[in-house]
Amino acid sequence: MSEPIRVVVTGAAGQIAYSLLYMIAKGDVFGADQTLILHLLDIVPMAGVLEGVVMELADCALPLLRQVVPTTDPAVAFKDVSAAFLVGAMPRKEGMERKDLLASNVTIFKAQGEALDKYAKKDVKVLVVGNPANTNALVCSHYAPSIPRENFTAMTRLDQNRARAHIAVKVNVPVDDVKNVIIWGNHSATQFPDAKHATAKIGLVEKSVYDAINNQSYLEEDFVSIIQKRGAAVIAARKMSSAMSAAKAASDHMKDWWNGTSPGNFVSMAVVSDGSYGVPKDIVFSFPVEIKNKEWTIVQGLDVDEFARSKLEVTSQELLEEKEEAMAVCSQD
Ligand SMILES: NC(=O)c1ccc[n+]([C@@H]2O[C@H](COP(=O)([O-])OP(=O)(O)OC[C@H]3O[C@@H](n4cnc5c(N)ncnc54)[C@H](O)[C@@H]3O)[C@@H](O)[C@H]2O)c1
Ligand SMILES: O=C(O)CC[C@H](O)C(=O)O
Repeated sequence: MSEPIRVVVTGAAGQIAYSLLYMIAKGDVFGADQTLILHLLDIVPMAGVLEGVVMELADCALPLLRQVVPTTDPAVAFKDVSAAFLVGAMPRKEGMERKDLLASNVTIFKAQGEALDKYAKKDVKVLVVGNPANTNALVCSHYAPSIPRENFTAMTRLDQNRARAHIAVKVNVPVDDVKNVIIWGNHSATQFPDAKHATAKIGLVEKSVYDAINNQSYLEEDFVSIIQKRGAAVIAARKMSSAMSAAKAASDHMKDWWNGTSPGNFVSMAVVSDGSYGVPKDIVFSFPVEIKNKEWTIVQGLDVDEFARSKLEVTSQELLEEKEEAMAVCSQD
């Protein structure tokens, strides 16, 4: 067993954290040999609920979990952490526009960026889940200048998982036999779920998903729209936003960041754009990435046709607008 690492989960009294904490604490993310000290951050009115979560974690009797630190103080929460799951933020309710969240949530990520900058390890891996996730990650990185920008990511893994599961049903194979579906852009209804480079193992043969489905208009219209609107469909059905699947996606994202991707497989992560594929620089944009030695690199050289290019432009434009609005809110804060 290695020395324990410190991992913080914010919004620890909320619904995503309720599933995520268990996944982390039992070793799904950092491995079966990695002991953990979990820092749980929430706001003062939730301190009582947080105590209940601490009791339940203890009652799980998990061997890797060496200590739990519940707190409402960011200075305690972010102290010496190696990984940060930034979940705590207001979720969208039915009838609310995603943009309504921006003004209230970005200031949380400004404050947490400042706290990470002061207290976290300089190689901390930060995953932003709270919406608007891409722009919150950008804000967080902006206010943590002593931590490399590469260490700030936002979650589009839930969209990737949704897209992969959808295609697996369509071609009638287990989900594990579908790979390399890409989510480009924002974790919002402008995202571009792209199956052009995806393959599925059908029988014993690895086939292009486009060839297997053989219905271009389906893949460019219905599929794209279903994945773009899946979060809203869950809200309409549950009257609350996705939680179990969001926690699983957060666990998948950090697990791959920590352990790497296998050869020939890529995953989607929203990262600070370096201008790849003509995407504007300095927005947090979801790209296909490969990961080695805890460092991601954007997969280069994929064919982006005119249709895909137009989709990338729409989601880039939304992110540029969000960035402008977020920076204006933060400068008044
Ligand atoms: N990126 C994605 O794929 C994805 C998927 C699902 C949900 N989300 C987003 O994740 C966020 C959390 O969702 P949820 O369902 O867990 O919400 P929730 O309301 O159940 O929990 C949020 C928790 O965050 C806490 N919180 C609020 N401000 C905080 C702060 N400053 N510091 C620490 N904690 C704070 C709240 O008190 C609450 O306990 C929402 O913004 C939601 O839209 C993102
Ligand atoms: O607010 C939304 O549109 C959806 C919430 C969440 O981000 C999801 O994708 O399930």
